[in-house]
Amino acid sequence: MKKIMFTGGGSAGHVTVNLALIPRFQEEGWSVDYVGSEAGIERQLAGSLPEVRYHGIATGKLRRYFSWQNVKDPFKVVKGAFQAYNLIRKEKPDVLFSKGGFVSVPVVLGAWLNRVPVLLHESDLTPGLANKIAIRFATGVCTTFPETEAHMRGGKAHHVGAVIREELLQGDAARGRAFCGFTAVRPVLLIMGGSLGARRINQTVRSLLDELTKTFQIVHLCGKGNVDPSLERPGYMQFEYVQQELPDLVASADIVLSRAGSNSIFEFLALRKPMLLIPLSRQQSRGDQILNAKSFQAAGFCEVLEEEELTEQALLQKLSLLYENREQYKANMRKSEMNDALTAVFELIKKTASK
Ligand SMILES: CC(=O)N[C@H]1[C@@H](OP(=O)(O)OP(=O)(O)OC[C@H]2O[C@@H](n3ccc(=O)[nH]c3=O)[C@H](O)[C@@H]2O)O[C@H](CO)[C@@H](O)[C@@H]1O
Repeated sequence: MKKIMFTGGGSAGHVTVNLALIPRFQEEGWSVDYVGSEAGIERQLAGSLPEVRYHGIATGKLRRYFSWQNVKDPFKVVKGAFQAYNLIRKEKPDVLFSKGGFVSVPVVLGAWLNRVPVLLHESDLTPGLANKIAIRFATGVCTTFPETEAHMRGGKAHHVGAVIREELLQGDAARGRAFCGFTAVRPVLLIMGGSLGARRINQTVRSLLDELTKTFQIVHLCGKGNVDPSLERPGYMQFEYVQQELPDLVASADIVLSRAGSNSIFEFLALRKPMLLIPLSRQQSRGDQILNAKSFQAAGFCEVLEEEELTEQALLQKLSLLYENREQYKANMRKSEMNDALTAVFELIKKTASK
């Protein structure tokens, strides 16, 4: 029996592509292992899948601020590296597919030391730190944005496009509205602050609720611990995070307000949803979302509002501009070809396994 090992985690964005690929391999009779952190979101998302053997390892985290954890973390990373090495030596998978995130680096290294071929995947326009380190141990990197190739060393990039989970294309708008109890004819605004929520966006939207609910019915995916019951009212539904319902909720949206995480924005593109993007700022990240958003803006797919310019007034103005011009955005999105990236990555992984 052929065996594939997946790794990737830290946020849903580093798990989504793996989730789309796992059923494909299972249908062809491969056994599937997943290596992630002991308690991260990947354990919840991938560890609960049928017939996936989940292995938790010790991990550290790269923080852009001071914390005593920064002193302890290097030891955890070394421990995780030993765990990953021993696990791969024991399991001997035919291939490792790595979606990035901090947990993936020791796993990639463990595979390389055990002579297991490694294929990486990069969702963002510029590679994250984990993939920048891992690339020297990998045979190739699947990229989502065409621009990414220029940032990759040694001709290892394979531009495949965006991998979209098949179930996202099966959403039903009426079911989505019914799930939220929306009975008015007002358009639906979906707000998604990335898989982890977005405090600034949540605050600004909430201070405008009276105004916004006159025009829209709002579904707000606000991130863990961010639901505020005191704000409950007809036409405003809040969820921390949704899984099975997401396809219906996206289908029901007329326009979207979102962070600019790569998976999210390509999902909205695939479903032709006009979007206003508020990318994570350079203070909070390496600026990858700003580049993602600018690339979409240049193609005419979205409006962009940088976090430094985020005020109540600017948000209202951009949202009404987006809604007025929604047909133009949809027309621009219809011109973009979405190839079957899921199959392209699936075939590349099998090719890598036979090396
Ligand atoms: C803070 C942070 O590090 N953000 C990064 C992270 O974002 P983040 O984890 O937010 O990633 P993405 O926006 O790429 O993906 C989020 C995924 O979660 C799903 N989803 C979201 C909300 C929900 O309620 N249910 C649900 O299923 C979305 O459909 C999507 O598939 O990874 C992205 C891809 O590398 C990067 O571009 C982001 O910069």
